[in-house]
Amino acid sequence: MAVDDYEELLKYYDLYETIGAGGFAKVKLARHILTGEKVAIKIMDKATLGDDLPRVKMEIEAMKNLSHHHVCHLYHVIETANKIFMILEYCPGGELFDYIIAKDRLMEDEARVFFRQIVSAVAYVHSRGYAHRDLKPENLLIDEDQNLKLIDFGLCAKPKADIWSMGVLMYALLCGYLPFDDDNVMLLYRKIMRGKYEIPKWLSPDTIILLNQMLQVDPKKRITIKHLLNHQWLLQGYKCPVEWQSKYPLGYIDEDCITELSVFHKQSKQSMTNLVSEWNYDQTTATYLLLQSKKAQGKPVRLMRSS
Ligand SMILES: O=C(Nc1ccc2c(c1)CNCC2)c1ccc(F)cc1
Repeated sequence: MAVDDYEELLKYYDLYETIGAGGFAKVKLARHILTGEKVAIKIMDKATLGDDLPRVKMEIEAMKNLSHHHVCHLYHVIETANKIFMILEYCPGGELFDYIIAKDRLMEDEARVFFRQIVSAVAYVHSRGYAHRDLKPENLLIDEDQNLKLIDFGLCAKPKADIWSMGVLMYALLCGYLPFDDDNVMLLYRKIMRGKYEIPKWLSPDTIILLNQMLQVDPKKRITIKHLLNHQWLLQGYKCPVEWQSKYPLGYIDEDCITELSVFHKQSKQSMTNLVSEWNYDQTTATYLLLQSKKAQGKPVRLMRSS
């Protein structure tokens, strides 16, 4: 009998169309039945993953340790004989990459809103002891409130190597193309190591200073994330440094969500709290986190009663 890899998934989610297809993953839109919330399900085939399987395991472990309003949330992981399913936060605005292309390039004020969110996410990820190491416009998604969510922690590791990438990101936001580019990889590498890049006429003096501080070839000369948080360029029009602490820290248990779960499952609040606090990234974790997301969106903290 053919093992049905989707059996477990379809108990909890209604699957809709494919909304993204990356290197070794397909992303489908879905709805979590109990909360009614939309989610994105990243589907990977273990056979085709091959040597990339450790990357996926690394991404899953990293995302279990990250809970931040500018980092895409992982709700649930289902592994079957042939598949790995990662149930993730839904980001209908698509990739920042497409957003920049559509607008050709962003004005400084709009770029600053996005870049403050990127610095917030990266400062948080570093505070948790991780470096993303693959920061690019394709890995920053836009949610329904035009906020950025960082995805794809497949290359993340312990050392810190993200500041230079943020310089490239900021250049891409403001120019609509990359500071270092070449079809020939060796020539590209030489350009990067030389560290010289074109300064278009529309960039302000403050912008040029900040780009220069992030794109320093020598890592020792590069600005640190700590100094980025209250850098003059990021403060313009804001007067307050970038806030990087999470709005809902890991392990936080919301009383209203526990109450709804305990009523629904006819369990005591204490046993429900104990079960959620195991953070198994199973159906219980997904239902709890999606209830918490509903509350944060001002929606009722209610589960669907079978009519
Ligand atoms: O939500 C995601 N993508 C998404 C959702 C909806 C739409 C798009 C992407 C792009 N076209 C418009 C509709 C998404 C979320 C997490 C992830 F890792 C990968 C993709």
